[in-house]
Amino acid sequence: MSAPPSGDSVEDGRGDRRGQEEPVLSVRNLQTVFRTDRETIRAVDGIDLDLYEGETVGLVGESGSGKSVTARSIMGLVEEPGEVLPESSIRFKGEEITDYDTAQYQELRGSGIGMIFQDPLSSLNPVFTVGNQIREALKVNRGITGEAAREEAIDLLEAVQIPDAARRLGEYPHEFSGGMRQRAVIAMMLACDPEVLICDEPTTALDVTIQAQILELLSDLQDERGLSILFITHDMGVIADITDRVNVMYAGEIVEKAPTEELFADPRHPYTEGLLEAIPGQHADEDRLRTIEGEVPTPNEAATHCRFAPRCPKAFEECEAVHPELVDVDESPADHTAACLLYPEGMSKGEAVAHHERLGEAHGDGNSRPTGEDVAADGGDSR
Ligand SMILES: Nc1ncnc2c1ncn2[C@@H]1O[C@H](COP(=O)(O)OP(=O)(O)OP(=O)(O)O)[C@@H](O)[C@H]1O
Ligand code: NI
Repeated sequence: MSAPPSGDSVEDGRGDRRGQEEPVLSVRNLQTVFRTDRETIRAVDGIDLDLYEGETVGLVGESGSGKSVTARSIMGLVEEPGEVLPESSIRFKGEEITDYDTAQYQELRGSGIGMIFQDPLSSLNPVFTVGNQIREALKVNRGITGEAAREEAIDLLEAVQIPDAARRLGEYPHEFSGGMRQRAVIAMMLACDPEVLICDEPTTALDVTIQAQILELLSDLQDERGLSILFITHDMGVIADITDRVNVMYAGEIVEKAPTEELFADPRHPYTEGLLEAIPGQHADEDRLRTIEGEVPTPNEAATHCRFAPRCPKAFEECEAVHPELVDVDESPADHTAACLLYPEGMSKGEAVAHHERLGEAHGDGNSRPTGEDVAADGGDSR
């Protein structure tokens, strides 16, 4: 969760983990669809993600790109008419979880993977006190009851820096401010002692100062507890502040992956370039916020082309006809990939297009996509 300017993601050896260490969370070819009478929406269309112990990985993209569906797929929270397709693989500490039943998912959410949403009230019950809810989480997930639970609950509120913890345990969620509510949710999540934390826009509804405090808190907790964090946001500024690596998502696909510092210094996908251009304050001389024109399309058919092409300032004819695969952007470094026909750099346009076509055929593009092993073998995930 270290800030990129003082970043230690490469120097401390995190950049060399590929092949040496198993990710705590590993997603391969995740496909989550919503079937309606009229169409099948491929909300998540074959993505790969790795999260290693103690790191913060960002998932960023505009509204509707599929970030929350990705999180809900991992947590086993996709509801009708949604479905995680059977080709998908999600492994937590090496174990496949996509075939878990309801009870197994409940246990996973109660101990292995915690999740924080944008609206803290969705995680809190209005009719019970905050202390009551934390004690319940301690009882159900860790078997702690009575005075021990009360003491642990106080410790947890103190850990999330809620002042006057003993007294506030007796208050109801509506008596907490927005920022304090999100802290209470974090405390409740910590009661489950998770290894992975998925944060879906946890600070979007908060004002800037409170947002910074919550991000700081998450960073501290990560250091203290060795948490691995998947952080979802549409805010590139937040990504810069807290992530070690970034995945950029567009219309159900991941279009660029890189260490955070590198992504900001040298973005390669035109979509990422557009997102960075749109950060407020990038263009002090302009009084209007730059955004990428147009909207994220609903991915309701197989990707046989680049879904960003209609909005892309660099699009050329083939972009409408060939599906770009994630490829290394250049020879070095190996952990920066983009799904764009402009890459790999060093190939002519024609060579690059042919390269993507070949990879697409190998992946059986358009219908089934690769299995985890295939993806790992050709560097589908960028570590
Ligand atoms: N219950 C549903 N039924 C049908 N389609 C859905 C459903 N939930 C999500 N989708 C589809 O999945 C797409 C991705 O949604 P998702 O919530 O993951 O986007 P997001 O990236 O989290 O956006 P935001 O930044 O607005 O939260 C939506 O545009 C929609 O087409
Ligand atoms: Ni979302």
